[in-house]
Amino acid sequence: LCFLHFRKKYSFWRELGIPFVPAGFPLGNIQHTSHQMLDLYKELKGKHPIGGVFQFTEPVAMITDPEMIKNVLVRDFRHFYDRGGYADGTHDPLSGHMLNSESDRWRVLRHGSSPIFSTGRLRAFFPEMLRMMDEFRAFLDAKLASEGETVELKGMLGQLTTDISVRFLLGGEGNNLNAPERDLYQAITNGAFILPSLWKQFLMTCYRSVAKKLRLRVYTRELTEAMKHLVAKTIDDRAEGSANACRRINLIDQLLKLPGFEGKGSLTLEEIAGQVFLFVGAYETNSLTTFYCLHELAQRLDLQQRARACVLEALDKHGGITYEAIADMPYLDQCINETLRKNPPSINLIRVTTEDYPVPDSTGVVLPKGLNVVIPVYAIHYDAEYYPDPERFDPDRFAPEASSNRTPYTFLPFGGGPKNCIGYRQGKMHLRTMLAMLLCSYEFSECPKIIQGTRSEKHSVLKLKGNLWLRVRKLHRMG
Ligand code: HEM
Repeated sequence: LCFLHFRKKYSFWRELGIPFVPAGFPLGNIQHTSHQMLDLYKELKGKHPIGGVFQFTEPVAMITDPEMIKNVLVRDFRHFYDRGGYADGTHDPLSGHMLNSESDRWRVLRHGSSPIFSTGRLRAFFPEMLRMMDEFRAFLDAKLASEGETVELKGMLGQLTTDISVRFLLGGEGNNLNAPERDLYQAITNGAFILPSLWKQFLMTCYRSVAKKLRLRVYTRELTEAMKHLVAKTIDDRAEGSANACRRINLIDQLLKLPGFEGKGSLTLEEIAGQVFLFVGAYETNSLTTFYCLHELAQRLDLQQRARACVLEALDKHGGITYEAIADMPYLDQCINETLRKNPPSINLIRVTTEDYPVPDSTGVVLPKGLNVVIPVYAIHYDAEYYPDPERFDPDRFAPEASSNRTPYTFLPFGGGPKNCIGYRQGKMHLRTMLAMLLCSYEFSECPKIIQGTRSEKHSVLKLKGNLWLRVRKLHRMG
């Protein structure tokens, strides 16, 4: 019976008449490695807008055609409303965050968190961001003076972005470069987007009800308790009269205003902890992108000089580092985009069909409700049809004319449609500020000690194992 059951599952795509890559029991052919996704994409592209693959024994529709990507993300969004992530808010509260939330729950959380990223709030935070960057430069100067020019940058940038996230999202005042809570934030960034063990993934993907009965968890009890403690402490600190109160509206204030689910008056401490966990964890993407960009520019000093000249020109035009100057650095933006093309933190976008979906322009193919859908972002970013010589770092691919000539929906680092990255604008603004202030104070070059970090296989988004070093030379400060 088992044999027949799995044979039936693996014949799904054949029966639907969609080209597919055959898979073996029990792993299927999707794993979370970028190169594997690239191989599957190359095998399926051009045969049909959709190709069939398998995650373990579950069929997954891989979208290979940009027009079809637009349909999934935007035009027919109501058919692809969810991501189908595994969540068990009762026994594993951190898993109930927005990325895994479905239907109305997602809508309420998304709508409720959006004001945090308003233009007014980004502007109001800008002077604080500049202060933090000044502290960071002083920290880096001291390190250069005491330890020499070869610097392990990954860890330092990670601490900086965690610091920014805590201040921006929670209104905290600490300096994470030296803070006592450093271990907690380290645990959050390590724990965010972690993949459970293979057998748990198998049950969570293919036999959800069994996984729920077994009360399988993705996140440890210790991390859950630490997150709850952090949220409770932030709420207490903000209680009227508290000496530590910080008056800037923060993510927790916003979440406390939301109506609760399942008849409760407001969100529970666990539910708020889950959201805070996701938001703080998502911040690491900023430090990795900053590092990658500096790493690419360290190998091409001519491009680095051009990026620095663009920063200095904007500072000159706007009378120093202002919000307007940061928004007016086109070549720096091109460098950021090219970095995100080569290193998209999310190698795939995930959706699930929430209703039967008749595939447009196909001969009666209907994707059934509940089918997993993957958009292979990394593979598309390395498709030579859209990005010739894809391994080359070339920011001019994002010059205005080149961008407008490119096929739409082939650059997707922040996802797309109503479920795109909620931190998109703020992420971009913080990336520009960090890079602009670093480039006008330091020159970055390669050093023999550099270890090209390998991608962590334990996480579903880009995380690197190992230390990452660059040579940093202090310049006469220009901004
Ligand atoms: C370089 C920076 C970043 C990149 C490349 C990035 C990328 C992404 C991607 C690809 C998605 C999935 C979108 C989709 O499914 O269509 C996403 C979702 C999300 N991101 Fe980001 N992100 C970044 C920074 C941030 C930051 C700084 C935050 C928080 C402050 C954040 C919070 C979120 C949240 C909460 C979601 C879920 C949105 C939803 O379900 O509605 N991201 N991000």
